[in-house]
Amino acid sequence: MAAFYATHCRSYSYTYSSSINGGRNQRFSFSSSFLRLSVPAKAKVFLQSQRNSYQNAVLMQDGAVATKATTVEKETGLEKLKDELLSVTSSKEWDEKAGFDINENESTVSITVVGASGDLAKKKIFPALFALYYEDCLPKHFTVYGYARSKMTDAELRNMVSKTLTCRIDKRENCGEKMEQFLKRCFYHSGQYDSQENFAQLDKKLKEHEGRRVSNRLFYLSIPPNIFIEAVKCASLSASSGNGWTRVIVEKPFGRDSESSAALTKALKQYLAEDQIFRIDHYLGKELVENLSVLRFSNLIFEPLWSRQYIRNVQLIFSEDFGTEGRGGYFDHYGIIRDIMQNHLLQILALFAMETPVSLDAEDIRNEKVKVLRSMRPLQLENVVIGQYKSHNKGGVTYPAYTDDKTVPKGSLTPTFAAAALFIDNARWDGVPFLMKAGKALHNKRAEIRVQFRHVPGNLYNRNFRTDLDRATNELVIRVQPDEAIYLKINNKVPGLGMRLDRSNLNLHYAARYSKEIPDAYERLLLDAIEGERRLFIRSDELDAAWELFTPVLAELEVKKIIPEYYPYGSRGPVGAHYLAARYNVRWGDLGVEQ
Ligand SMILES: NC(=O)C1=CN([C@@H]2O[C@H](COP(=O)(O)OP(=O)(O)OC[C@H]3O[C@@H](n4cnc5c(N)ncnc54)[C@H](OP(=O)(O)O)[C@@H]3O)[C@@H](O)[C@H]2O)C=CC1
Ligand SMILES: O=C1O[C@H](COP(=O)(O)O)[C@@H](O)[C@H](O)[C@H]1O
Repeated sequence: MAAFYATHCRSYSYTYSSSINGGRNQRFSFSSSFLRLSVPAKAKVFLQSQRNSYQNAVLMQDGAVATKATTVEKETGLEKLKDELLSVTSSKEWDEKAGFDINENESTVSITVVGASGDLAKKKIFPALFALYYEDCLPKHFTVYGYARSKMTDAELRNMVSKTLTCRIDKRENCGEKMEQFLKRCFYHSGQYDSQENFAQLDKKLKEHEGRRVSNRLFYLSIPPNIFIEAVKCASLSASSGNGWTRVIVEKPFGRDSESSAALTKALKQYLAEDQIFRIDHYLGKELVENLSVLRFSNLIFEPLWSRQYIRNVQLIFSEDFGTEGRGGYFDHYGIIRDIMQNHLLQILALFAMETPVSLDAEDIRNEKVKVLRSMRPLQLENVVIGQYKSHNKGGVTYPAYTDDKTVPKGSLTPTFAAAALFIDNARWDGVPFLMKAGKALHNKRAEIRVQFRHVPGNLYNRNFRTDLDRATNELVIRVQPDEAIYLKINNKVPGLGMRLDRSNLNLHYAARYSKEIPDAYERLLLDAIEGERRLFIRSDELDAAWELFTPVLAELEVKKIIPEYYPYGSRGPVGAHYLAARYNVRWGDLGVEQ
């Protein structure tokens, strides 16, 4: 039986079915995150699959929908629920059983952007919400609320938001009209982040919009980390949904080491269950990172090569051609290792290196990622190189040093560049260096994964490559941004009567292949959070494992006051990165003229 659960613009079509008879002729079908249960009373019930439980039962009968906020333990509670459902004959009866005072069998989603006056909200969150609205991906009934301390009216918020909505679809049909419609659904409430009273006022306003529908609420915490807990406490105690789900998206940083991260998790869990917490890592929402598993697990040619037998090294490279401009105060407390490596690059590494998951279910994927992280050696000081950008004069323009930023303490040793060699001590990856490189104020803006394959044994064409055999090995490049592409470097013969070899790219260049724009990572992630899809969010055990790898070296760098290697703004970064790579017989793939 094909289980199929469609919400708005997406459908879940990867399914697995199994029949459980139990003498009652019931059938269970599992989709990627929903359990569908058909009961003889012609009703269909969808249960949202969590790690150890099912939640939020949705009963569909004769086109009617009712939701029951419920938690059923997977191991023990299903039988009880089955008995309850068997006796349900109508959705009205379901409502009564669930204790709802709803007169419309519809639900609504209220999205509250906490910290609505801030940089991230303006730059990413509101534009992403608009793009989802434009694409008809938001539910029929939704409201967007901005919440922050700044005093603003609804009209002022709309005006602020409207300035950011040029985004990727500004040239499309009816864009202006759609913007107007979207803005009409945006509201603002001014309040303190630590005031239950202010959140209770928000709750009242949300209820006015929600009416008597089932209310689902999403809070996006787009605020500095020192106020996360207070805001979560107030939102949870004073503005949680009474009859639907309540979810909270939390932005990084999730602490600055194992201890502070564990404390944050513990504090969050005082007010929220783990499945209500959506820890965002926006790199997981990038198109080519999403495509990584498809590339690997749906193409026969890659998976057999995906191991120490054929792969010499893997490189994860992030570079930005601008400094910390405006964010120095935040950045100085964290540095590039915490800002980029411990989260974005490590998440990509885990996806790259994991074993085949049992299914595409969020928990199955996250289980495999955790296994990779737990198989890794904590990073050693000798395997790290750090750098910091210094002022540079080019073409009459003076580019500032990191410490020229007024929000950065004079003499700061915080790294703005780092290179690291990491190792996964499992059967698949034993001995393969995973090199990471991340830096600000470098010569270009780029994020990519480079997979360098081994030499061809007994290569008949050795002679043709002369001494530089490394250049002749295959390399697979997954360019996450900009100008998304996947290309494989191969050797081929130059056409003609002679035997001269050349290097060429088999190239999947997204802009050439697809005319449709690539959605921003925040669009995907927001939609996932609304739909309860957790695959691209970080589970707490993943986070713990990630911190364990970096905490010792971060402490050592700080205690020993290791001085970073200074590199000019706009350069390729410290030369130490090359020595580190050379120690493992690796050459960074992003250096040559031909890349
Ligand atoms: N900006 C970015 O590109 C990225 C940001 N992040 C993370 O997202 C979150 C939000 O980032 P961003 O928008 O840049 O943050 P901002 O510094 O812009 O802060 C957001 C809002 O929080 C309020 N605020 C700021 N400082 C304080 C304070 N000390 N005490 C109380 N309230 C304060 C302000 O609103 P008001 O005064 O109106 O209350 C501000 O508009 C942070 O956790 C950040 O680390 C993650 C990735 C990228
Ligand atoms: O999380 C962060 O990411 C941005 C880079 O994101 P991108 O999507 O523009 O590549 C980085 O600038 C910032 O320092 C960091 O906190």
